[in-house]
Amino acid sequence: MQVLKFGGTSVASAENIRKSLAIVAKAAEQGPVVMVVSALGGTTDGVIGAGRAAEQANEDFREALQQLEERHVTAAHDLLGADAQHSAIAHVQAQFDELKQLCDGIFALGELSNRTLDRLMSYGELLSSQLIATAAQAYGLDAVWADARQLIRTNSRFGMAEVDMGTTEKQVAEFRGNQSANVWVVPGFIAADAHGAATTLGRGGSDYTAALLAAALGAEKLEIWTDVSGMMTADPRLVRGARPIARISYQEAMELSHFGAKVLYPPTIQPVMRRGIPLWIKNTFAPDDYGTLVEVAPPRTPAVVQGISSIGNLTLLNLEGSGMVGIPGFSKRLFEALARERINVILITQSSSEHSICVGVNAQDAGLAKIAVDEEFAVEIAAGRIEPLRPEADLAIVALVGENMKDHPGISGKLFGALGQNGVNIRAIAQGASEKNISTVIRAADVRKAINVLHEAFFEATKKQVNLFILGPGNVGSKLLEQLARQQPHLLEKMGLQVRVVAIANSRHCLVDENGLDLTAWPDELAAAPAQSLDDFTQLIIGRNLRNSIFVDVTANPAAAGIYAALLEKSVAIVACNKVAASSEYAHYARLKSLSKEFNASYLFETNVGAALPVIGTLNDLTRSGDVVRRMEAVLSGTLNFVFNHYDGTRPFAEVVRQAQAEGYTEPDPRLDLSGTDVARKILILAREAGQAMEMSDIEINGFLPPACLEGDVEAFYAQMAAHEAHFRALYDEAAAGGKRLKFVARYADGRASVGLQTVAPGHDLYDLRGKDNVVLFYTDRYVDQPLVVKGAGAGAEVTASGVFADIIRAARL
Ligand SMILES: Nc1ncnc2c1ncn2[C@@H]1O[C@H](COP(=O)(O)OP(=O)(O)O)[C@@H](O)[C@H]1O
Ligand SMILES: N[C@@H](CC(=O)OP(=O)(O)O)C(=O)O
Repeated sequence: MQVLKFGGTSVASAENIRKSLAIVAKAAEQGPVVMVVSALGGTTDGVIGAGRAAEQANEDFREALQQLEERHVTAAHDLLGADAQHSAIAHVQAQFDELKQLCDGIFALGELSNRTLDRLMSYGELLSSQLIATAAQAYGLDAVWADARQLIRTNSRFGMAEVDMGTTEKQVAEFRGNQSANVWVVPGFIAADAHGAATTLGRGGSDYTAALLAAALGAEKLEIWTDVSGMMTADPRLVRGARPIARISYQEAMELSHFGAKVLYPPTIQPVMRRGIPLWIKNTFAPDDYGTLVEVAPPRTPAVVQGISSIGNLTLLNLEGSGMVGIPGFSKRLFEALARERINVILITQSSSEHSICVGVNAQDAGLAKIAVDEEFAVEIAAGRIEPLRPEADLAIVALVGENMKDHPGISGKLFGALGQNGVNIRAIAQGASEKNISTVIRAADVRKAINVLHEAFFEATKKQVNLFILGPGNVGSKLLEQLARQQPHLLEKMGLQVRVVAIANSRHCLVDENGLDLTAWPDELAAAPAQSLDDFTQLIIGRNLRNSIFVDVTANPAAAGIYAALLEKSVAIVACNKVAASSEYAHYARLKSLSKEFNASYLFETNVGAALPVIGTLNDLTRSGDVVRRMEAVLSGTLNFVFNHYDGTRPFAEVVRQAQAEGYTEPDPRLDLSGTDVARKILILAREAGQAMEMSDIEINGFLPPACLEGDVEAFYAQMAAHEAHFRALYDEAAAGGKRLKFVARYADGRASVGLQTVAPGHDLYDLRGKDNVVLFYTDRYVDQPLVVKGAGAGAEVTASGVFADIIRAARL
C-alpha cells in the first residue's frame, strides 16, 4: 500500500484535482493507493468564519456559505462529465443545506461549541473527498470513497482529538478486508469518537490522517503532496533564498515542523517513524522535482544546520522570586498549574541560580496561565517570596534545527553574532542537551529580519543582502546612484553583496521600494513620489526593520546629522559625507562612536576629509596598530586649493570662486569653504580620530576674507569679494613676488590645531599641489623625519561619491 496525501492547494480547483489524480494514477500502476485529501484550499477557514458569524448573530454567514457552495459546484461542474455532474452537484447542494441548517441553529442559540465546530469543519473534507472519489472513478481508476470517521477513532476532545491507535488499526484492517478497490479516497483531518460524533485532528491535520493510515496499513511509503518542492531550509514566504532539503531525518523534520515549518503537521512524523515508513514531501505542481525524503538516517551532508523555522504568537511567562531558591517543587507546581488548564508549554528556560523560571506559551493561553499560576502561588505571592507571574507578549521563537550541530562548536556564536549585528534582541534561549535545536525568543516584529539574517549566515555564506536608505541625491548622491547602478552586478558576482537601494529621499519627497529601486528611473519617480519629512524617513528606516540597513547621508544638513543616534540604536549603520555630526560638540561625536560599538553598526565618514582619499582610514590604521600621531600638516580644502591655483590676478577672485562652485567643489554654501570653517571642521575631525577630545572652539581660525564678505547672503558674499578684489590681488602679488604660492593650511601638533593662509616656497611638501588636490602629512612615532603622505584629488562629486561607495562596502562587510 502507498499513502498519498494531497493538501488544500493541491485540490483547490478542478484543474489542480486533475493534476493530483494524474499523480495517483501513476502510483496506482505500482500497487494500491490510499489517497487522503484535504478540503478545497480555504474551505475550513470559510466554514469556521461562517460558524463564528452565525454565533454572533451576523447574517453574513449565509453569503459565506453561498460562496463556498458555488466553489464546490463549479469544481464538480469543471471536473465531471454531464452524467456524473448532475448527482455530484445535487450531493454538494444537499451537504450545503445541512451546513445551512447547522448554522441556523448556531444563529438561533448564539452558541458554537467545539463539538459543533468539529461537525461544521468536517464538511470541508467530506465534500472534497466525495467529489474527488467520483472524479477518480470518472478518470478510470478503480476507486472507492472511504469514510475516515469509520476508520480513525479518537476520544471526544473536540477540536484536537487524540487518536485511539488500537481501535483505528482494527477498523482499518476490517475495511481493508472487506473491499478490493485499488484506490481509496479518504477525507483527511476528520475522525469520529466512540459515539460516532465527528472530531478533528487539529488544523493541518490531514497530514496526520495520512500518517495514521500509513502506519495502520504498514504502507511502504507515505507521500505528502503540497505546493512547494519539499521541506525547505526556511519558510519560503519569508526567505526568498530558501531551498528544499533533499534528505532529512525524522527527528529533524519533527523539530522543524514543531517549530513552525507549516508544510508538515507536527504529529505526522510519529506514526511513520515508529514503523520506519519513509516519508516524502513532493510538489503537485512540479512532480518531477526531487522533494524531501524523510528517513531514519539520511546520508551525512556538510550542512550543520538543516533548517530554520519560527513560531509566532508567543508569550513568555516569568516566574521570579527569592523564595524559589533552593526549595524543590516550584517547577512542578508551575507546570501542574499550566497542565490543569491544558496549556501547552512551548519552551522552558531556567537560570542556574533558580531565581526564575521562564516558559513560553501560546499568546492566547497567557491570560488563563496568569490566573492559574498566580492562584497556585497565592500564599507565596502574598508573603512577598514570589512575584506575580509576569507575561511578556508579542514575541516569537526562531529555531535552528540540525542533528550535526552537536558536533560543531561555534553555532550559537554565529547565531548570536548575526542577530546582534542586526539589532535583534534575544529575550530567552533554549537548547536541549541533544542539540538538535537552538531556540531563541525574539520580538515578533523582528522575525522576518532574523530569519533572513540567519539564512544568509548559515545557508548563503556567499551572499549578503544590504539595504540602503539614501538621503540627498544632489551632486554627490546622484553620482553615487550612478556608480551603484553600474557596480551592482559586479558586487553580487564578485563579493556576494546584493546591494539594494530601498529608499531615496530629498528634502521634499521620498521614493521607496523594499525590493530595490530601479536606479535608472529614480529622478522622475522621486519628483512624483509622496512628500515626506525627515522624521517620517527615520521612522521608515526603523519601521521596515530590514537586515543590514545602511543610512547614507549625502547631504550637508544639520537636521540629517541629528538622526544618526536614533538609527545606530536600532543597529542601522551610518555612512555620511555630511560633516556636521563628526564636527559637532565632542560629547555628541563620542556618543555616536560609542553607540556604533554598542549596537554593532558602522558609523563611517571617510569622505569628511579629503573626499575619497584614505585619510581617516590611514589615521585609524596608524593608531589602531599602536602608533601615535604627533603632528599633522595638511591642505584640506579642494575648493581653496582650486581657487588659489587658478587665481593669478587676470580674472577677479570672485569669478574663480564662482567657477569652483559651478564645478561642484565647494560646500553647498561656499562661505563655509572661504571662511576656513570647513577646513577647521576637517582638522577637528582628524584630531578627534587621532584621539584628542577637542571642540571646534579650540581650533584657531585665521581667515583671509575681509569681515564684510561674511555679512549677508551668498550673493552679497560674491558682491563683497568683487568689491575687495584689491585685497585678494595684494595677497597674490606678495606671494608671487617671493616665488611662493598661497596655500590654506591646517596644522595640528600636540593637542593644538589651527588653520590659515600661508605662503609656501618651492621645495616645500605643500608647494606642488595641483588643481583641487588635498594632501595630509602625518608625523608619528613611526614616521618621524619623513611624514606619511596621503595626496590626491580632494573634492568633486565623482570622487566623493566613490568614497561614500567604499564606506558602504566597508559597512556592508562588517
Ligand atoms: N520550511 C518550510 N518548507 C516548506 N514549506 C514551508 C516551510 N515553512 C512554511 N512553509 C509553507 O508551508 C506551505 C505548505 O503547507 P500547507 O499550506 O499546509 O500545504 P497543504 O495545503 O498542501 O497542506 C508552503 O506553501 C509554504 O509556504
Ligand atoms: N482542511 C484542514 C486540514 C488540512 O490538513 O488542510 P491542509 O492539508 O490544506 O493543510 C485545515 O485547513 O486545517
